[in-house]
Amino acid sequence: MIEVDALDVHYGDFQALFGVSLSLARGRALALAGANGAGKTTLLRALMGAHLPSAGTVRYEGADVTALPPHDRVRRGIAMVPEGRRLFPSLTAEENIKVGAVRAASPDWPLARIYDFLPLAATVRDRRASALSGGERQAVAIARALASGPRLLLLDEISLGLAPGVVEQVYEVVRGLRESGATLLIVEQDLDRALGACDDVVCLLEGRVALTSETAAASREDVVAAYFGTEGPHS
Ligand SMILES: Nc1ncnc2c1ncn2[C@@H]1O[C@H](COP(=O)(O)OP(=O)(O)OP(=O)(O)O)[C@@H](O)[C@H]1O
Repeated sequence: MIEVDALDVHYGDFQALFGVSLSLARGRALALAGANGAGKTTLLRALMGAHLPSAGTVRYEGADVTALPPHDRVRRGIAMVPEGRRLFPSLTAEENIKVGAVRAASPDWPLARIYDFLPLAATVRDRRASALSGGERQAVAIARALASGPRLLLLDEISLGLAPGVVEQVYEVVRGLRESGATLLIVEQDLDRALGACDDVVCLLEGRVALTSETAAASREDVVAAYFGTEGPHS
């Protein structure tokens, strides 16, 4: 579904990603792990077209989308739930969700289906985003991404700052998304969560891929070693 080959990304003179390659097949979930500053958000932004790479290619459903602007990627079925949720604070939850539908790739997620799937978003639909709790914001941010009818969802730091019970609810939603056939790329600091919820794991270390594996084939020690850049038991 998505194939990233030898991606370099710079911020001015600073290089954030070095030759990053990964691939993700349709219907699978990939956990993108790595310490603060490893380049996870930068990679998602490059996949979304929010920051263009200086070298390398991104292929999506067989087409080269490396230079496409974000709205064209949304139309092709890629959506992102950004870290920090990034809702419009003065709009209601429902108005925020409708923003996601403006350039929808498919009519697969009408409001009624979204509210069925995310009852929490339905409960707060008429409240301003500025008045929502962290968990409610996360639900609305996921709802907004779904409104664009995505086939590939990029989820950044999905459990950051949420209470444990709310994290559990968010992962219920992730399981539901998987059952709906979506392909997922999830940035998650909590390794156990990431490994438990995903088929594949890629670990970034200082802008480089330090580990690529199916989660079933990677030991927790291997992933921790790649995460911190220490010697793993099999290296
Ligand atoms: N707009 C920017 N301008 C300059 N450097 C940036 C910018 N955004 C990120 N960086 C740098 O790029 C590197 C990768 O950052 P990125 O946010 O992608 O990491 P991350 O793995 O998502 O970390 P975190 O978990 O802290 O979000 C870091 O060294 C960061 O300081």
